[in-house]
Amino acid sequence: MSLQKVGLVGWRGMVGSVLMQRMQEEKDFDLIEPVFFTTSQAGKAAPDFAGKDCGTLLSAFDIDALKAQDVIITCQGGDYTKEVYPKLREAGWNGYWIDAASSLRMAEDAIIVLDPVNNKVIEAGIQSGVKTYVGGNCTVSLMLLALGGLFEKDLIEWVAPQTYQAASGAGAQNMRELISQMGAIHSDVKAKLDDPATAILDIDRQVAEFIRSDDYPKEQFGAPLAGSLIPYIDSQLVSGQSREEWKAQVEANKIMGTTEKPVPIDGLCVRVGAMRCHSQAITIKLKKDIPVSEIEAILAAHNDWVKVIPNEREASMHELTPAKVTGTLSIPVGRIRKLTMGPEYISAFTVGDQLLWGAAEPLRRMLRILLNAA
Ligand SMILES: NC(=O)C1=CN([C@@H]2O[C@H](COP(=O)(O)OP(=O)(O)OC[C@H]3O[C@@H](n4cnc5c(N)ncnc54)[C@H](OP(=O)(O)O)[C@@H]3O)[C@@H](O)[C@H]2O)C=CC1
Ligand SMILES: N[C@@H](CC(=O)OP(=O)(O)O)C(=O)O
Repeated sequence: MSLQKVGLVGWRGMVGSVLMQRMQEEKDFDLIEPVFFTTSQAGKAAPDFAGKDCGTLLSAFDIDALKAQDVIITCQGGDYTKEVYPKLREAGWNGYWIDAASSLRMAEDAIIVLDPVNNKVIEAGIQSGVKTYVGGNCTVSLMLLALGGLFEKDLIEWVAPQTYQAASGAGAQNMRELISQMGAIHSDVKAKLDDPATAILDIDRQVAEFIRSDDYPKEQFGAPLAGSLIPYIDSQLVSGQSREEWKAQVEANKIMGTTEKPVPIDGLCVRVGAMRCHSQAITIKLKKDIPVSEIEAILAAHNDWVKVIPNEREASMHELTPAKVTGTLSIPVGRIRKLTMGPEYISAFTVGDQLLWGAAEPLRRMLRILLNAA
């Protein structure tokens, strides 16, 4: 079997652009015949990511054109997947579908891909003929990369992650709006800020009034983010969880292959004013009392991207932040210490780029796994 024709859908969106960049960096285009699709610009020239002429853009709704692909990677979104995927399968297409959207994640015949954690599940899936591979939710993938060592050794009784999620998770327009919010606050209060004699509480009052006013731009988020936060992500479920919170346990256990005896994973998901790095403050109940040094060694040994940051002020302030991690594949995990609740209770804090390991990178690596297996 040779896998050459790879259809790319959603390549110019935010996740897709990060995927293209990574594919260029890793020279993935040398190994494939890329075919670029679009939902809006069919007939225009295809992009030159591959360093070779890729002809024109094909319609991403053209089932016959899609059927000609050995692999399709889509970062176009859930609505596109819901519309096109069933038609393509019904039309008899038996190629590999690699998807960033959440729609197919919990489908029985789909595997959620995060190969540093579930390479065995993926390899077994390929052997048994699974053709649908979906990237996990960003917070889930980033948490599993950070805590992979403890999960792998079955040392975790339960996990409560409290997230600090970046604007990028809500989309490109939301990132723009966050910056606009920051700029608007500054512009509104600049005169007072520039005058060292202004009392800080006067500045604070004006900022608060502006954030609550109709002049503060919040069309995308629907509530203030810069100068505030939003303690709810995604839709409301009857369980009281937000959909983002629900994903943690179901997706993580599906990834790890532990759905029959799932590890409880639940906490609150919060949007904060970071650009594209999600952070998580995690409480872990271990199955037994293990020294912190041993926990650190187990975490550090799990994969090539996790980096244990010593639980020290300077290191935490500089190494364990969105500012440091953004645009990189690094997964720092720190603030590891025993909590006062008892020796089995530990804290951890982790940060990861939600567009790289949180979205594009697991898909790119899945393509490589398929190419290697072919
Ligand atoms: N944002 C995130 O953090 C994550 C997103 N995902 C999934 O990926 C999907 C895509 O997300 P995201 O990349 O943020 O979506 P974007 O809105 O950035 O891109 C989606 C599509 O919008 C179309 N588009 C229209 N105008 C523009 C423009 N000016 N610039 C770029 N694209 C444009 C493109 O399709 P076309 O070329 O066909 O017109 C593009 O593929 C999500 O729906 C979600 O399912 C998954 C994990 C994380
Ligand atoms: N919901 C995530 C981003 C995302 O796209 O998640 P999912 O791939 O599970 O739909 C966030 O807002 O940060």
